[in-house]
Amino acid sequence: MAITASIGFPRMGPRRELKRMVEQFWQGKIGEDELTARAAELRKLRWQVQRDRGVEWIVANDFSFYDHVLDAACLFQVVPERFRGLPSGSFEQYFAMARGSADAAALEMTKWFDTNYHYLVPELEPQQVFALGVNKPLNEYLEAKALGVDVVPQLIGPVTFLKLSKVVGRDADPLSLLPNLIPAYEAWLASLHEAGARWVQLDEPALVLDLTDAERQAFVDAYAALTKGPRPNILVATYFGSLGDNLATALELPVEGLHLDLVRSPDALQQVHALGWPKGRRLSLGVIDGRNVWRADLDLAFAHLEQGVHLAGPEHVMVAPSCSLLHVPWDVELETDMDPEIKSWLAFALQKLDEIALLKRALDEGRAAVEAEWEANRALLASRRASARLNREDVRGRLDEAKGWKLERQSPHAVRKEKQAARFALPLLPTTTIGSFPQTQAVRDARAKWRKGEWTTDEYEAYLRGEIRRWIDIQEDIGLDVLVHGEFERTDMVEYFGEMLDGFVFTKHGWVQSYGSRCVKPPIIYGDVARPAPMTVRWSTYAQSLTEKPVKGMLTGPVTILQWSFVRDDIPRAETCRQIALAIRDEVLDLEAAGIGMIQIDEPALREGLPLRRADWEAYLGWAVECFRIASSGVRDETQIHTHMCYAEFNDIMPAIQAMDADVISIETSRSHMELLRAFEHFRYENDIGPGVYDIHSPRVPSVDEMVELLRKAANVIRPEQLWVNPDCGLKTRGEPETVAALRNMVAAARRMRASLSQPVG
Ligand SMILES: CN1c2c(nc(N)[nH]c2=O)NC[C@@H]1CNc1ccc(C(=O)N[C@@H](CCC(=O)N[C@@H](CCC(=O)N[C@@H](CCC(=O)O)C(=O)O)C(=O)O)C(=O)O)cc1
Ligand SMILES: N[C@@H](CCS)C(=O)O
Ligand SMILES: [Zn+2]
Repeated sequence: MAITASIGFPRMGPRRELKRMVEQFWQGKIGEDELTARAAELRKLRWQVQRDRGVEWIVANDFSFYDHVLDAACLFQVVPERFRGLPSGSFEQYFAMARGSADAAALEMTKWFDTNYHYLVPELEPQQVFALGVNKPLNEYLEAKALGVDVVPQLIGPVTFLKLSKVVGRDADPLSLLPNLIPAYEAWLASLHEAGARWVQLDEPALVLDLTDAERQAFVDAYAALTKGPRPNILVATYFGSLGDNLATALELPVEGLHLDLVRSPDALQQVHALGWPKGRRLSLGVIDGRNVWRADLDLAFAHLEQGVHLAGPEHVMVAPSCSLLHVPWDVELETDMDPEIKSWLAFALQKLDEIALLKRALDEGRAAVEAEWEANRALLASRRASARLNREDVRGRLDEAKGWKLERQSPHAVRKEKQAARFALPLLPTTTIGSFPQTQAVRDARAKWRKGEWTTDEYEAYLRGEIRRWIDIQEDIGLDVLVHGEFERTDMVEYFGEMLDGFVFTKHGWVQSYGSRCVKPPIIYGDVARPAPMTVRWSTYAQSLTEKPVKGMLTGPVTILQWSFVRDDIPRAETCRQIALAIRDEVLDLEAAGIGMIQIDEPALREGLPLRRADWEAYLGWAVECFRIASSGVRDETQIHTHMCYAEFNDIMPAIQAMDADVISIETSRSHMELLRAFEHFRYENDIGPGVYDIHSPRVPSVDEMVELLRKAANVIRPEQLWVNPDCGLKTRGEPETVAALRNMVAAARRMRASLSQPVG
């Protein structure tokens, strides 16, 4: 009998219950007891929902108050010195590590593989000691057991944990700390064994990355050591790609099960077959896409399962999603207003569990037993493929035409820089922000009233204009050089454009966790993309009409719109991206024609979209840069194109960033104390650049001294005449007083730095 599995479930709950309780706790509206009780209720709901849908392998510890990598750090007492004064294992310490406190900066946050989920980077000391702390996975296991649900404790595996960590204060490989870490994992396994757990799931997605021989050896050593003592059975979960040259290592590990992502790696079972599947081991087959929202092709999934059964035997096969369902929304049935035809093509987490249960029945009882459901699935897939709503002649025609375009600005950057300097007359080290200002409760309430019909569109838009006016005044008062309108009209930088472009459908409840309590509602691209009308021009021109200073037009770039949407799986991603790029190009040209002199095209997801394997980079970067250039290259020399990226390791993609040829790029660097600028030591970047001088994820107001220090570091690798001064990212998540205070300090820091640069040396 095959086993149904979920390997990880969305955390937030159907109505984002987790977000609400955590934010209420932060605001002091509820205390620890209520937070703890409500969290237990939510965990119960999540387990029950999975059990009721027929899932047998349900995991514990996929719940987290903020992030599962932070949880693992806390489990092994990896607490940086600056937080040790806070009560060990307390909510206070935990949330301070996540969000920072008045006197301690938060842990660095970065992308979880190629997803839009962000984890906190554990900080290890060169001689880090690991010890088992509050045993959250064990506690959750016992909690489920008391509810009568048999769950599998899950945890990030030791090698992936170290690979995602950083050693502070020394350029050391975190994997060198493996011998220190293993005893703590052993103690953890022993604790679960003692409590009666039969299995654990150790997630090792690092196995899909390019690994060195030493890293592969680290897996071998780690699991040889881990499997010595008393312990539950171990299933190693890999996802987000193919194991490729790491497959032999994975098969060699002395564990009892392995999970493979067959959506991203459809050939995986042929490769396993070639090497031989170890007899008696459990094979978990990730056949349902955990990264997208389309109904599965059950015939395809079933073919994989049959192959899996052939390799491992029916009693050893698990039917599973490709990865944790963390990355998809909860339930498509909550979308009562969605176009019914498109809705019928979709499967969110709950529907994916149904698909898994159906596949199990087909395996166990034979396909004939589920004929009706099977035929219904085939019919839906066929209706989607044949739908006239997918393809548009006009869009395809424009794409063909664009193939002949040169995609170059009129002049090289040096020439443009002179023309733009004459047009804008900015000081050295110009100050600006990344685009958004606080999306306060008042802004959201205004939007909610308009959505509910309590406010007319005129009333809502008058409110937005009022906010823009207020913030233009604030920015002038602070003394910023280049202003923004504040993005108050946007729910989210991708969802907003998705709602205005053809070919997209959007949800009301399709929330996916992005980091901590913050969620996004990725739009769904189901057909060819086109722009029916200008999208941002009236907001930008209104803001520009209020000030003599330049106001940047603010757009989301094609790669980011693609990356942060659920995309169609019937045409290549690159093709959809080119369609979006043409739509953004039209918007850029309309902004320029309306007199907007600076236009920012944000591409924060460009780095995130980089394939996990280096061999695939060139092809991706080729079309990603091409799309940025489709969007940006049509303007005059005097129009200044900005771009912005956050959460990125830039070293790898410097040539691509240069090839984008934006006049100015702002990047996130402050959280890593400008470490990210190392890329610029080795690569001579020609255009202008604004390395972020303060972290926008923390409510902490950075001091002038701190920011001057960061600017000094930046000036060591970037020529002052190239340097801009800005925060790491947009300020939408911040409160107003701290934003104003931080920006005042930032402007003071820029002024002090300008003064010191103009002092004669010696
Ligand atoms: C830059 N980032 C982004 C990423 N991905 C995106 N798609 N967008 C991004 O900006 N990835 C990397 C980073 C991640 N950063 C963030 C930062 C902030 C958020 C965030 O604040 N998300 C909000 C949700 C935003 C939103 O859509 N708000 C709506 C209100 C929705 C709502 O709560 N409605 C109420 C009902 C209101 C009523 O009717 O009374 C409800 O549903 O209960 C809005 O502005 O109107 C968040 O709160 O999590 C995300 C990623
Ligand atoms: N312009 C956007 C970029 C976020 S990555 C903002 O400021 O929020
Ligand atoms: Zn950003």
